[in-house]
Amino acid sequence: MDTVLKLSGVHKTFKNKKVIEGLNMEVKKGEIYGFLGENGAGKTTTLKMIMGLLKVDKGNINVLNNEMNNKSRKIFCRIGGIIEAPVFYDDLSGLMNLKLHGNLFGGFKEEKYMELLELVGIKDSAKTKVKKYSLGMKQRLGIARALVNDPELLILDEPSNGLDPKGMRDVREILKKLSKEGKTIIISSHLLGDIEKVCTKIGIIARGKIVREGSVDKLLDENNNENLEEYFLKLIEEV
Ligand SMILES: Nc1ncnc2c1ncn2[C@@H]1O[C@H](COP(=O)(O)OP(=O)(O)OP(=O)(O)O)[C@@H](O)[C@H]1O
Repeated sequence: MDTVLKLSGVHKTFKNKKVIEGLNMEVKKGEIYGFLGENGAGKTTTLKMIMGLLKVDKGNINVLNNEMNNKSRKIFCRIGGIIEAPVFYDDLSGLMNLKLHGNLFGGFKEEKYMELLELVGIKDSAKTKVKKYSLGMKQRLGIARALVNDPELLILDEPSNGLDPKGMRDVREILKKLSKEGKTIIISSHLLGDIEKVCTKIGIIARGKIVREGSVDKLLDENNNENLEEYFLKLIEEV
């Protein structure tokens, strides 16, 4: 399997606070990678560095066979994502928000935006102003927006935030479909039951490093754990 993302010895410090200290991570094509860690462990910081939103202090990030540095702007067109809560133009419709984002990539036919809204289950509210959307609808719109440029690598920071159980299941089905189509997905979440149901691989970050990485089945089997939550809580106590 091709490697889509590789982080090698990545470091990031904010003022005097070392947040990421020699982080290594590898994600292969078509994987749905669950990125787990306690509050403040450095998940968002890492995802921002992968998306080119934050500079790496030391180490390398290779995305789709490109080294992430100041010269790698073209690579941003091949990545999509939601970092923290998605922000929209509230007085514009969901469809118009997608169009505005699509214009960054040269614009697409309206049909494409409508297909994305249908995929995430909010097609009927395409022309409704975003200020009338619920949190879950905004989250769905965020996923649609992240898919506008048909990215090969999709990065979702807490995508199930605000979703009800049906919404969470819908998102899982969408992610499985996208992964079957060959997209590679990284999800950070605290909803371990959700992660266990959808991810093919997980990486756990603690003390600025990945302390465990592997398939969910393998990690659970090796350690005789019932579920990911039990495994995660034990591991966090140990490290
Ligand atoms: N711009 C910044 N300046 C200073 N410190 C920051 C900055 N961004 C993040 N941090 C600190 O870096 C650490 C990691 O934050 P980060 O948001 O990456 O964690 P996280 O794993 O995503 O947490 P959560 O699960 O709560 O979202 C935290 O201690 C945070 O306070």
